[in-house]
Amino acid sequence: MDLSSVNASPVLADPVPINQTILGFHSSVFSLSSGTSFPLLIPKKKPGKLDDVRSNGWLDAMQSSSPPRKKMLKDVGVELACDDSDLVYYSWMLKYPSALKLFNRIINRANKKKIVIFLDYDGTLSPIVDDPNRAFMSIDMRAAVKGVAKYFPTAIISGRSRDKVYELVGLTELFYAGSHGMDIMFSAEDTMSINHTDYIRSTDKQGKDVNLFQPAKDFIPMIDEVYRTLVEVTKDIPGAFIENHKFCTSVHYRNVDDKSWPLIAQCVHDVLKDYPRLRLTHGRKVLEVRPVIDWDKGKAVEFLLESLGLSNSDDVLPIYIGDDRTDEDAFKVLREGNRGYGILVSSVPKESKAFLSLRDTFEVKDFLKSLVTWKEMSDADNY
Ligand SMILES: O=P(O)(O)OC[C@H]1O[C@H](O[C@H]2O[C@H](CO)[C@@H](O)[C@H](O)[C@H]2O)[C@H](O)[C@@H](O)[C@@H]1O
Repeated sequence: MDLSSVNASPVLADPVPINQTILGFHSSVFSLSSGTSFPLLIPKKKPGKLDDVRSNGWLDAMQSSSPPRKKMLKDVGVELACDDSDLVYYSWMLKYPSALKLFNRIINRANKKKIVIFLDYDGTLSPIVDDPNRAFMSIDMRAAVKGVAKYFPTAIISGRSRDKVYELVGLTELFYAGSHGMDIMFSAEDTMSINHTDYIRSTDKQGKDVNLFQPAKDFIPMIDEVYRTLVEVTKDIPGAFIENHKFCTSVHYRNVDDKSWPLIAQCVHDVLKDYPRLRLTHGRKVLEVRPVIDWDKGKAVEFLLESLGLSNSDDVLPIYIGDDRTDEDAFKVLREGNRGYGILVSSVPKESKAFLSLRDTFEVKDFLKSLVTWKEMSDADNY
């Protein structure tokens, strides 16, 4: 990785002069509520007419974030009988073979290389559930992750806040990147002395010296303001749930009646209209609001490899496992750099930049356990 690109600020040009806005909102559109230490700014405007979100493709993207099976099949151009879903899945696997089936090929390629593991959280380590606060990993999965971390550098890269994903995983031996890689923490002793100006020295919950990399730290007040505005404008939509991840915020519509999807999309659209420095990405029944900066999970993978002195592609085999659209940025980095393996977790056929696939979190756990067994056996052979 070219370190000059790491040192350069990932913040893209600001298209709107800052003096025209209050933290991104035009000053003319607010009423200030009293009684809070940080004024809650609520747009006076009425919600739009739902035309915006139809014409800008948000609604299509929301529907395809969990598409009906027939639509899935059409997307990948499979012409088999639509009710024969297994057959269709196996045809899709010709393009994205199972990482379990190709396990021997993976470890042959790993021969003498240092394996580095990158893991997404939701849908990869924990199954997708209705309540984001109850997305727990199984005891077996935690043991499998702990096992790989014993032998290989292992990082979790999640859309959730770093604190939240640490709370859910609960393992101290990992590296954590929260907010889609916009909040990276690792211990000071693990960091190579690279010429990076943006580290913040801090201490973790155990009082250990750590380095933090937070390329979107200037956006914290803006994200907090947008989070509170989104809570306010969606409060009458049953099932809507907003999460604040510090550097980005999520608008969940999994539990919202699909008749109200246009309404929730329009509410988010109306808020974001006044924040040109924020953008929207789509996840699994979630709208993700994040800063317009040139940073994503792919950049976080490159940054972690570089910071840990593991960017030499001849000696290192990165493996990234993830299930969501935001993981595609990481798959792309590995594919384009002809490095390691991107592994997509999916039980339905979908296009991806990954090379391999696993069907669900159970297969992820089996794959991680296989890596541990292989490592222990090869260490025993070399003893
Ligand atoms: O990058 P990730 O770790 O995969 O985080 C992406 C989003 O994950 C969570 O939402 C998803 O999982 C929830 C629990 O299973 C599910 O209810 C929701 O529909 C999914 O989108 C998390 O709550 C989001 O904030 C993350 O952006």
